[in-house]
Amino acid sequence: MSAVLEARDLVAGYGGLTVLREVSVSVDPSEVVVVLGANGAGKSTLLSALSGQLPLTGGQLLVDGTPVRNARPDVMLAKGVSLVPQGRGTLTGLSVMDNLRLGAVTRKDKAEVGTDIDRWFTVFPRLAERRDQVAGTLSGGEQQMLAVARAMMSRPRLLLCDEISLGLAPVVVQELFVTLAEVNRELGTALLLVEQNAELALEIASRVYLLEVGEVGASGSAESFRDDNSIRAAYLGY
Ligand SMILES: Nc1ncnc2c1ncn2[C@@H]1O[C@H](COP(=O)(O)OP(=O)(O)OP(=O)(O)O)[C@@H](O)[C@H]1O
Repeated sequence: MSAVLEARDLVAGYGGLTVLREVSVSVDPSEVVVVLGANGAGKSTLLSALSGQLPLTGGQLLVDGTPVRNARPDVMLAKGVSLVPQGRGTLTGLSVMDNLRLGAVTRKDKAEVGTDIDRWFTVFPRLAERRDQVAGTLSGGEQQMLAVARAMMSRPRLLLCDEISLGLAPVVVQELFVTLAEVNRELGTALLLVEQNAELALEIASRVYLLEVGEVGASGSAESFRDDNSIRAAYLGY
């Protein structure tokens, strides 16, 4: 079985600054993987590179075992890799409905777009009540729900989530993680989570990569990371 997405020896950065140094990670179909790392380790940069937002200066991306040429965001989206970027990926000037419709823009099965919008309104009733409201006036939690639903409207096989709990109340974070676990279980969507709330992420993840200054310092099962005293002290705070 090929990974939905595999990164081999990725090198990427900004101008003259190399952030990712030969990073290799993979996510299997329906797998939940979490990337941990200190501030500035390169976690967001990794998700940008995996979603085609940041050009690679070395290495390769493979989808279903096949190398991706020209990994631009639209290409990666069409291949089933969708990003929920840090800081809420919504178009703030557009309504909730229009954000969701635009999330489906790459899909060929347009007939089912309405059904999917209804599904996400069932998952997030607060969005249904605000369907005509401009996204920029939603609360932080509502915007994050919209960002997840919008990214899911492309029916991705892999959802990349960059710090979706940032700035949200614990109860909203809990709700979002329950939803992500359901999405994974019921739709089979694989998840790659970059998350400050490591404890919650480890609850739903089966595997972990630890990024250290742009390199994979360690990897293993979520269980082994939870049982590791130094990891617990550094990332789980107990
Ligand atoms: N657009 C950019 N231009 C230049 N340098 C950048 C840019 N974005 C990030 N960096 C730098 O790249 C390095 C990695 O940043 P990145 O945001 O990927 O880390 P992170 O692990 O996600 O950190 P955090 O947990 O603090 O969000 C940092 O040193 C950062 O200053």
